[in-house]
Amino acid sequence: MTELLTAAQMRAIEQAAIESGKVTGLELMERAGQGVVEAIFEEWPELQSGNRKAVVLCGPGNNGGDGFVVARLLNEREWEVEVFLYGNADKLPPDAKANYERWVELGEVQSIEDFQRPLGWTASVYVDAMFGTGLSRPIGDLHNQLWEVFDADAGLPRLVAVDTPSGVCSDCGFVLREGTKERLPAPLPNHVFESQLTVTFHSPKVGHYLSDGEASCGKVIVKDIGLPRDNNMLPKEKGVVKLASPIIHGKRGVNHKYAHGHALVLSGTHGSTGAARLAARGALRIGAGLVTLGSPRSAMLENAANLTAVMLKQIDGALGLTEVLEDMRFNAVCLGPGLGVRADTQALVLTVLKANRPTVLDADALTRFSANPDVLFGLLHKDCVITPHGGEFTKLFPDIAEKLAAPATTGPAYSKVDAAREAATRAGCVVLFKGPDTVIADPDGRCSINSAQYDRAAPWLATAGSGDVLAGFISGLMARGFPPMAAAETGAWLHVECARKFGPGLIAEDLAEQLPAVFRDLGL
Ligand SMILES: NC(=O)C1=CN([C@@H]2O[C@H](COP(=O)(O)OP(=O)(O)OC[C@H]3O[C@@H](n4cnc5c(N)ncnc54)[C@H](O)[C@@H]3O)[C@@H](O)[C@H]2O)[C@@H](O)CC1
Ligand SMILES: Nc1ncnc2c1ncn2[C@@H]1O[C@H](COP(=O)(O)OP(=O)(O)O)[C@@H](O)[C@H]1O
Ligand SMILES: [K+]
Repeated sequence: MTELLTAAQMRAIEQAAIESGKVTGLELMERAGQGVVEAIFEEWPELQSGNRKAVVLCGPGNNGGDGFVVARLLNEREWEVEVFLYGNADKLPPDAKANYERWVELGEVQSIEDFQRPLGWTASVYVDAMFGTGLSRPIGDLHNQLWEVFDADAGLPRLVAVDTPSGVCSDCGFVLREGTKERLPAPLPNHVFESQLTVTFHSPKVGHYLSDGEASCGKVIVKDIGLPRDNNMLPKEKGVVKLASPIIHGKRGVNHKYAHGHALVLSGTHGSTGAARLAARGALRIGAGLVTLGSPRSAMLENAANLTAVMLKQIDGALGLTEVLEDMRFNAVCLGPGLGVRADTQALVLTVLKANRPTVLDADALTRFSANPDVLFGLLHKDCVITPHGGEFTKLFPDIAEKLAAPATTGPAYSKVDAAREAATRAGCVVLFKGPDTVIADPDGRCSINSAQYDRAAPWLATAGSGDVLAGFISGLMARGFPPMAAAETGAWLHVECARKFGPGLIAEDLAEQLPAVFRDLGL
């Protein structure tokens, strides 16, 4: 499982390694520079021959230090290298200064102000080593200058970011900016300052996978620089964020259908039943032994006409639900998709939560509590998963959403990970905060990102009803006995795999139908 680090965690690992005497900062910087050069030639083997010219932009900290190493190593390969420095060489930190001094024996260092838009790209590769994990404030004018130079209109050059694209906060993935009311997306229209490759060290950083990280990074390559993989060195207050991966096994052991659980999905009223059926089919395909759709009387006919393997049971209101839940074989409940936001939705949610069953709440089951989220938080328990998209999240956690939407002016800035973690603590259950960068947080501190980005991009998931299927996946896994966090991570991961398996043209109905092929690929 891939661990994603914050700037503070990375610094702690680096410092502990240096203090242990096993490695020096200078050695780490040399390996970082070597890693960048290796990655460049691995990514673009054609650069082994042809135009051997590079431009390296160095900043005032150790990210700049990595840049001087890159310049020297390319020079050793007989490349012509132009180096530009942002800031004052006398103020460079010691390791960066040492590498600056090694470079000035080989070549010139010009001021960044002299780095202008070339007439056509004269170099084969441009290296952005201005700011990395130490970015603490917006880079303002410099950003504007670079955006002009690396304007998409000029055709994109091979631009390689060292550790992070400069200006992007490595914890939250947003570009730090001053004076804007909202966080702006990184690439403003017609002002694309977009790396093609980002080479980071030891582990990817959280910001590479959040918000605009993907748009700015292009592709992330991780290079080992010999740091120990010992998490005891990490600050203890927050756990490490991971990239979600599936924790799934086939149907093993006892083969009776009840051994794999019985999920109950509640349907909306007449005319609003499709969402719950999508969820129910998802729960069945993901392996729940049985799935029953609980339908109000008004929708029985409509549901019956559209169901086969999923069973149907009439459930009218909270009273009807209480009776049904006396059957303890219903070991996971999903409600929200298409349920409506009337008062009886609130009564159904409260009934389910009081029954203390593994429960997934989505869509209307969340929206219904916009005016009184504390009532919901008072009843949610550790066997629940809530799955808000951005709008639902804002309604339930308005203060947290406001912090996330506020301008990211100082680094490290408040991130979607921070928001999901805060929400999970408040709700007292697993929160799955949707998006291409879905963040899943457990109140016990565990947190993961299910990334539908880079080589897992799944833009076709942005289609009506796909969230309903996800709620069904998670409840089906909970019926199979998966704990809430594992069910949420695995469900979200499989959801993206299904979308990728189907590809363009995907609609919500297709998602669950890809599960057999995805399971086969996993060897289940
Ligand atoms: N942490 C590690 O283990 C390693 C770090 N290395 C490199 O070191 C980088 C981190 O170095 P630093 O902590 O020195 O930080 P950076 O080099 O990212 O930049 C921070 C420097 O810029 C200043 N600064 C921050 N925002 C600014 C702004 N908007 N305008 C002007 N100045 C600003 C800071 O005061 C500081 O001097 C990493 O990204 C990586 O590239 C590598 O050398 C290898 C190992
Ligand atoms: N651009 C995207 N790339 C990948 N996944 C996405 C994208 N947009 C949305 N999704 C995913 O699609 C699902 C949409 O859910 P939701 O917003 O609840 O839709 P609905 O209510 O129509 O079912 C979520 O799992 C979300 O993470
Ligand atoms: K950089």
